Amino acid sequence: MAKISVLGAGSWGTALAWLLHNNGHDVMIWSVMKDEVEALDRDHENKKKLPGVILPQDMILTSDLEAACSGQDLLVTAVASPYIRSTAHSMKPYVKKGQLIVNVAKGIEEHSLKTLSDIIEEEIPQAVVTVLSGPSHAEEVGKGIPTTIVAGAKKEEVAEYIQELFMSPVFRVYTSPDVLGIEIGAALKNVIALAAGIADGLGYGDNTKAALITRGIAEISRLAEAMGARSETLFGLSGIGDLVVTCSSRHSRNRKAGYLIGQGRTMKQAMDEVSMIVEGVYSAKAGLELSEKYKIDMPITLAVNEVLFNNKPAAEAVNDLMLRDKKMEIEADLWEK
Ligand SMILES: NC(=O)C1=CN([C@@H]2O[C@H](COP(=O)(O)OP(=O)(O)OC[C@H]3O[C@@H](n4cnc5c(N)ncnc54)[C@H](O)[C@@H]3O)[C@@H](O)[C@H]2O)C=CC1
Ligand SMILES: O=C(CO)COP(=O)(O)O
Repeated sequence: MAKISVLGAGSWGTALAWLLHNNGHDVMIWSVMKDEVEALDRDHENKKKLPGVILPQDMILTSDLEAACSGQDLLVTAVASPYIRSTAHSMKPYVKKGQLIVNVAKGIEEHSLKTLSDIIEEEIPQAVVTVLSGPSHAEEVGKGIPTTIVAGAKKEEVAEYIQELFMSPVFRVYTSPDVLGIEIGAALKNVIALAAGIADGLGYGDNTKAALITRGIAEISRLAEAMGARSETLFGLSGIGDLVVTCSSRHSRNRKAGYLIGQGRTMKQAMDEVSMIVEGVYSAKAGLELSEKYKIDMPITLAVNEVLFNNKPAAEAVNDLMLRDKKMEIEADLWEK
């Protein structure tokens, strides 16, 4: 049994706390939001964000960060990505040397273009930072529906320790040394999911969805490879796996926000209506900045940025994507001469 604190009490933090408790660990949940902690303490259920998943009566819920960070075997960062830096900054004084942290949030910081594990390492240099990501909606994990995910760490034994802590008969964890690839796939699939939602909202069909998924993973993997990640990672759980689930699931916040935009809502209206974090809105700008920095063509990411931030009508963005210059699907020169 390990002592684990989950930092962030949104739908994902709640589902992971439930899973880790079921695995026999001693789990505490921390949130900066006092009302969130009070509601969890009262109801032992996150009625707002993950109804139906009942937390044990003896689970400690706290807004005391020192209590949450001290003496634990593992800290799980599950706050929305825009708050990862401020949360890590606040954690620093309470984190011991060599403390293991697993980040489960998905995003890339605008302007600095840092991954979330880079940010945590920068803010808490004494910690050992790992990631856990893949196609894993909280609503399904919280019902014990079979799910697979990948634990990324620089050292194999560290990844194996994370695997051991989270693995259960319904939660299968793979290991990988490609932390960068895992994080790029996790963050940028949300941008493509917005596009898939927009296409659904416009009334387009399965052909369009398949095109966005296939060409979406092509542009994400081009970028990830240019940044030094392994292309296999983008064709794995934290790439195509997460992209498929996010583009097609009724649970997806990013797809739903895109759907509402496709139906004519503004970005702000869509985000308010979803009422949980829509990470793709934050990662879209970072994705575009990365594509410019590494000189990688990312037409879907560009189109999403134009719809979100430049008021381009969604139907016009799709039309422009369809009318781009003619291209080959693969670059290999295999033509018969
Ligand atoms: N919901 C899901 O199925 C999954 C979510 N994720 C990722 O996990 C992260 C969290 O997602 P959700 O739990 O769905 O989001 P959510 O919107 O349900 O909850 C976000 C949580 O962030 C915390 N938070 C909000 N403002 C904060 C602040 N100023 N400072 C510190 N903490 C603050 C709160 O505890 C809040 O409940 C995101 O990066 C998401 O992409 C990853 C896999 C699955
Ligand atoms: O990353 C997630 C599932 O793996 C959750 O994000 P969405 O809710 O946008 O799908």
